[in-house]
Amino acid sequence: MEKQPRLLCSQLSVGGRVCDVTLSSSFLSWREVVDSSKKRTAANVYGPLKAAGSHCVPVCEIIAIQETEEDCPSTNVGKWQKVPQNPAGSNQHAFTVSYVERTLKHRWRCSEVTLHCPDRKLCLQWVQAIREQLALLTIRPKRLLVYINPHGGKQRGKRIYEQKVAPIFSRASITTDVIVTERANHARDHLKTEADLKKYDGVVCVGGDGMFSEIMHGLISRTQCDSGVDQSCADETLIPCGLRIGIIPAGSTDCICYATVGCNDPVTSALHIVVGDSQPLDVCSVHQNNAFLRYSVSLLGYGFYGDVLMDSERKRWMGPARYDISGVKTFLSHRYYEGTISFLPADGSVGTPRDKIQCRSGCNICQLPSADKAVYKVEDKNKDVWQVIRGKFLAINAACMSCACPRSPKGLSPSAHLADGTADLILVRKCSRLDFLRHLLRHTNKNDQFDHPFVEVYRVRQFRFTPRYQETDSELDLREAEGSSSKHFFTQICREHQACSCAPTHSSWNCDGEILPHGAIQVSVQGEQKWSKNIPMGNSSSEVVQS
Ligand SMILES: Nc1ncnc2c1ncn2[C@@H]1O[C@H](COP(=O)(O)OP(=O)(O)OP(=O)(O)O)[C@@H](O)[C@H]1O
Ligand SMILES: CCCCCCCCCCCCC/C=C/[C@@H](O)[C@H](CO)NC(=O)CCCCC
Ligand SMILES: [Ca+2]
Repeated sequence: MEKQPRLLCSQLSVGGRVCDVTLSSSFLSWREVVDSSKKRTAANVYGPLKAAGSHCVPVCEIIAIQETEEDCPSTNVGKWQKVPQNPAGSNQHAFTVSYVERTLKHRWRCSEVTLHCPDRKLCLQWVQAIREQLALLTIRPKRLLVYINPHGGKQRGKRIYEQKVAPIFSRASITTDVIVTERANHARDHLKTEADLKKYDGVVCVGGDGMFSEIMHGLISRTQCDSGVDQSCADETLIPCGLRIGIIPAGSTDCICYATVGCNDPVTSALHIVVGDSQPLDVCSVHQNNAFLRYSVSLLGYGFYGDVLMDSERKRWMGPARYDISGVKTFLSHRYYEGTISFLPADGSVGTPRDKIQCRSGCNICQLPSADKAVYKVEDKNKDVWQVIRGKFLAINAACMSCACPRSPKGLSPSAHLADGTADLILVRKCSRLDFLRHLLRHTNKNDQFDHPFVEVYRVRQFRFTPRYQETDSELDLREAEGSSSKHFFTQICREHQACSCAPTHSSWNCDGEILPHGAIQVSVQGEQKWSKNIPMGNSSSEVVQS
């Protein structure tokens, strides 16, 4: 720890023990004063007493400070009265500091420490000094617009917010305007046309990935509309949004929260929001010919994940279990899809989907200047060369981030980066049910899900997919030229007689958990630099923050 100039240093009492308490611009620390004349006991002979009595909290993780008034029963009136607590026998005044405590599995909790002072003047001096340091943390939000989806996940959004999140925001003196949505797209439409965004430092989404997607679409569309940018043009440079999005997980998969924070815990997310943590995310724009369809930040999946979603939407009443039922049903149906994928590979400097590097807050690859990442260097021979793959696939998935979630703790693409300007394109070719099951099960354990001969994975900047039934005549002719003449004859018949029994099977795209019925799409990963301000709050990895 770097030595910081002390702003304040006093002997105060903590839990009845006298401590040296120090405030610097970076840390608040307290250490029990050990009486060196005290006889050494078996417990402290190797020094554990001093270590055990020593605490250090980064100022940036202090949630709030307040003067403490403690209640105790008055003997004469039988009522509770406010009197200062005096555990050490001499001090009359106290203040309480609430701060972030890291627990297991990336979870954060709000802890408190009460420090007793010998006089009120000193107590006020401490409160003032800590408040002054907190006031310097300008990245912290003060006013938030909160949208709650009462029907997401297990329908607990409202309760989660009221019981777990609102008390933390209130302790941190964050003011909120709360809207409980009344219909799908309520939040999106409100953000797009009505909300007075100048009033807020951020938007909070209480719900799942679908709700996040609504809010993201609302904010992006509003920003482009205000700036006169045409979203339907695939090559248009998008204007960054000025507001961050915080996610309080209350959905069924909560993949965007899990993949950014490391867990789907509402208290952890609320604390990340309070301290002003942020993480840029890649956003994919999805178009069909020059028509804008949607944005995606997690999964774009055709075939297996599209079919799971389509089936599961009919079972919404089941809550999160719908995905398990539809997952098994879709797996058993074992449908495959034919089509053509073309993609622009990313530059090697952003790593590869199989390099086993995990993206974390402060990730080196995501912090590369945009000129060095995902963009080809002039001397690169493959500059802007589209690669084309045709075939029969069980699943075509593009993951802009790992897509880690409780069902798959390392995710669909464990080494995908949050903000590198690329997506990992995973092609699962037609294979036996047993092989596909082996592949799927590897999402739930430590084995490499890409280590199968029928799975290919590429890191890409852009891709296009055309299902075979939507291929143009010239594309089909090209394909047929590659195949046999009898096949050509057969295809001709099918194209002319749509009702025949060998009509091609269609899937839909699963776009962050929303159905996209269009088969043929063009996808571009918008470089993170365009979205550096459109960032979810509550999503840095605690491991990195600690280091
Ligand atoms: N008041 C509402 N009534 C009905 N639907 C709503 C309402 N508010 C939002 N929605 C829609 O509910 C859909 C699902 O919500 P959400 O993402 O919160 O939960 P989920 O689907 O259970 O979780 P996940 O997306 O993580 O799998 C979203 O597409 C959103 O547009
Ligand atoms: C037969 C046993 C198979 C076991 C295989 C488990 C594999 C799990 C991989 C999970 C990948 C999740 C990707 C995230 C997608 C989200 O954007 C989306 C919206 O929330 N969720 C789903 O589509 C929900 C997708 C749920 C799929 C089951
Ligand atoms: Ca990415």
